[in-house]
Amino acid sequence: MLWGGHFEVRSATFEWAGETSVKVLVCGGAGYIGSHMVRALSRSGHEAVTFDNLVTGHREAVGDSAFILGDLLNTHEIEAAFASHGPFDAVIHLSALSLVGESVADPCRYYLNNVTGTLNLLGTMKAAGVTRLVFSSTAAVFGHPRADLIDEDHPTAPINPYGSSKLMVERILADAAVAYGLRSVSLRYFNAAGASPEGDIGESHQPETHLVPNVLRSAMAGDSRLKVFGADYATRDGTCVRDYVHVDDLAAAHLQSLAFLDKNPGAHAFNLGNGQGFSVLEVIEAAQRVTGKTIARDMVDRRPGDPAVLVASSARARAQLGWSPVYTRIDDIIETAWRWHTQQRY
Ligand SMILES: NC(=O)c1ccc[n+]([C@@H]2O[C@H](COP(=O)([O-])OP(=O)(O)OC[C@H]3O[C@@H](n4cnc5c(N)ncnc54)[C@H](O)[C@@H]3O)[C@@H](O)[C@H]2O)c1
Ligand SMILES: O=c1ccn([C@@H]2O[C@H](COP(=O)(O)OP(=O)(O)O[C@H]3O[C@H](CO)[C@@H](O)[C@H](O)[C@H]3O)[C@@H](O)[C@H]2O)c(=O)[nH]1
Repeated sequence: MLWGGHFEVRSATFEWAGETSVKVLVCGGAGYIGSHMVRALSRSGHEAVTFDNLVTGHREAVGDSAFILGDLLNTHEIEAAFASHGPFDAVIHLSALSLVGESVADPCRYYLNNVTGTLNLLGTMKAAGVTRLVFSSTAAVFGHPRADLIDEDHPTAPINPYGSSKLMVERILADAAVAYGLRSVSLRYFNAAGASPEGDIGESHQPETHLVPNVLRSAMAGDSRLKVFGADYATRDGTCVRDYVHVDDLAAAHLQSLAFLDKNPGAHAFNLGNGQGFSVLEVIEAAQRVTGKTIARDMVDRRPGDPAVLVASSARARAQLGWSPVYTRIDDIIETAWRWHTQQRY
């Protein structure tokens, strides 16, 4: 892999907001957030090519859109994707292993997949002269919050290997901006939730660890009781508070980030959330309103590594990207997820 010198800029500017259609490689496009990203790109008139090893993703989630089965850990597979489906105008990189507990149990697997995989991607981008990248980062880069609202100036101090692997990539992107002229935006999502309003794509993980799908499974099945992890936190009802942001709002932020990169060199980071926190019990209440069903739950011990409260300040994303979430009510977010769960296809 060639690492010396600057990226060769393949095309000088893209008019993202205008008529021009661009071609984007979406790594991790078969995953939960990635599949909504692929749809958002094609609905905005752009061309998406998914690259995914399906370790947690689903081939069905990208439908008729171009799909390449490949692993970022196999450099020749990512190079072959650039050769066969390029040239690309930009890359959106959502591929990762992302379970906190698993990352604590097997950190090297996480660093290998999330950091080495990204280095392989960056090397291939550089060789191909692709200079724009939007990277999926996470609120987990902050660790235990020291403020009610977490903005981009909040110290980064991850408390698990998953968060560390994402912060490492952010630092690599900052260095790559200086050394090679790579333009990047790291989007630190808070809690992604919801599904496409059509209900045909949505969240499907095995095992499922996220709150909203687990709450809705309990609503559906009746036989699976939700475990509420901890009722003794220093919050209004004792359960953890999170900032839930709709997956389509996240996808929109990526499109705006690509436009932003057209005018802004360097490496940038933005926090993405609704700026409003909901406790686990409040999410359960909202789900009961939306589904009309009683959600059976058991209060159990805290899950290791869970901070009590995580709520974003997205003021910078609003000001600099022009991003403003469409879904601001938790009931509306859960309603879209419920539509998916009642007709889940994969
Ligand atoms: N879901 C959330 O609430 C949340 C919050 C913050 C950040 N994130 C980040 O957003 C991204 C997407 O999350 P998600 O919930 O959609 O996860 P997901 O597991 O559904 O999607 C990740 C996709 O990446 C693919 N992948 C993983 N390793 C790969 C590799 N080496 N080569 C090729 N493909 C690979 C998987 O098969 C999967 O399709 C991840 O990077 C995650 O860390 C998610
Ligand atoms: O069955 C469940 C699942 C979750 N929870 C609780 O619900 C809250 C939310 O949990 P979850 O949906 O698993 O999300 P987080 O652990 O907050 O992590 C998500 O949000 C983070 C950013 O805020 C990202 O870094 C992670 O990648 C993403 O998985 C936490 O308090 C959990 O303890 C339960 O009580 N029962």
